[in-house]
Amino acid sequence: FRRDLHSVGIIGAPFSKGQPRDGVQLGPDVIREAGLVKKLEGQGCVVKDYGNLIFEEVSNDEPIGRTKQPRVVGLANKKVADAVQRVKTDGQTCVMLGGDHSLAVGSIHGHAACRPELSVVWVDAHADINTPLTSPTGNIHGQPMSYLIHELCTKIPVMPNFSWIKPCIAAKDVVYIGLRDVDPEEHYILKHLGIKTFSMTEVDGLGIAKVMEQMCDHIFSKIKKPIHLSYDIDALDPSVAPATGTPVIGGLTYREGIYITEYLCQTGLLSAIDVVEVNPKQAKRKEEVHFTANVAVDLVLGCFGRVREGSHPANYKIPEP
Ligand SMILES: O=C(O)[C@H]1NCCC[C@H]1CCC[B-](O)(O)O
Ligand SMILES: [Mn+2]
Ligand SMILES: [Mn+2]
Ligand SMILES: [Mn+2]
Repeated sequence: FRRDLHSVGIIGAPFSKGQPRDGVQLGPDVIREAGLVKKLEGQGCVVKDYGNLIFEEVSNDEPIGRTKQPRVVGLANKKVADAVQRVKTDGQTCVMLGGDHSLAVGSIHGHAACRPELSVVWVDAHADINTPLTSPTGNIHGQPMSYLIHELCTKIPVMPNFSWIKPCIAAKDVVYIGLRDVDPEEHYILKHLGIKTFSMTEVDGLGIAKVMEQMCDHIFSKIKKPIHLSYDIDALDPSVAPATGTPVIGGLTYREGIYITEYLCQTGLLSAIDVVEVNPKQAKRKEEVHFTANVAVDLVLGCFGRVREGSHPANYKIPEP
């Protein structure tokens, strides 16, 4: 039983303006209510919960072209970037609880500021790699990767409150798992940049174990870099994570979702994790909210050493009469 002491810093990011559905700002607190901190401590982690970031409103945040809420999203991500950087500077593995997936801009940017050589594992039904000019909806939660990848920087227009963002990830260091709803423009970008993807077709064809092996071969092809895991809860099948804003059938099973976290944990390279898009208001019943929140907690526990075979304290002895 490896009781390698994980030191965890939790940041709550109650933010929803990267997309139109109310409720995702409640994600951090419903995940906490499902017992995240206690359960992490129960498996030997040292946890510091930095609480929820406070995001100020921005009035008259009119769309720029089709891009919606640019100013408040840019401002929020600067806060997230600073907070993640602080947690990494404190030497902890960072867990950012969303909130919508636009928050990955700040999370990855802040992480890269401390760890310039990062690999990004994006677990999601969606690629979230539209540029502001390709996005069909203008919702920034469908665009975060476009602001971060070096090879796309010439395709990004100047936007207010986005000038602080410097591309910090190379396309070769990105890998996707769970794709099943990708815009044509995104598909072109993925192919054009040669980004490694494991869509649900590959998950079905290879099985999750082979996907994880091949994924690691790809991102560790040269040197072993710290991993940023950005986990959109909608990567999981809606039967497993119903309380989310853009559900797509045919998703990852609970077992596959957990296997991904167990596998990445044992690499010892997990450096920051996002868990985003839990939206309690998108559930039909209260039970669905608790179910989704509990699954989100289990994903984080898997990232920090929980394994399904169980575990025991190193010094355990069977009691004698
Ligand atoms: O760019 C978009 O708005 C759309 N593109 C195709 C998938 C659905 C949606 C983006 C969903 C963002 B996500 O992954 O954070 O839920
Ligand atoms: Mn997403
Ligand atoms: Mn998604
Ligand atoms: Mn979403």
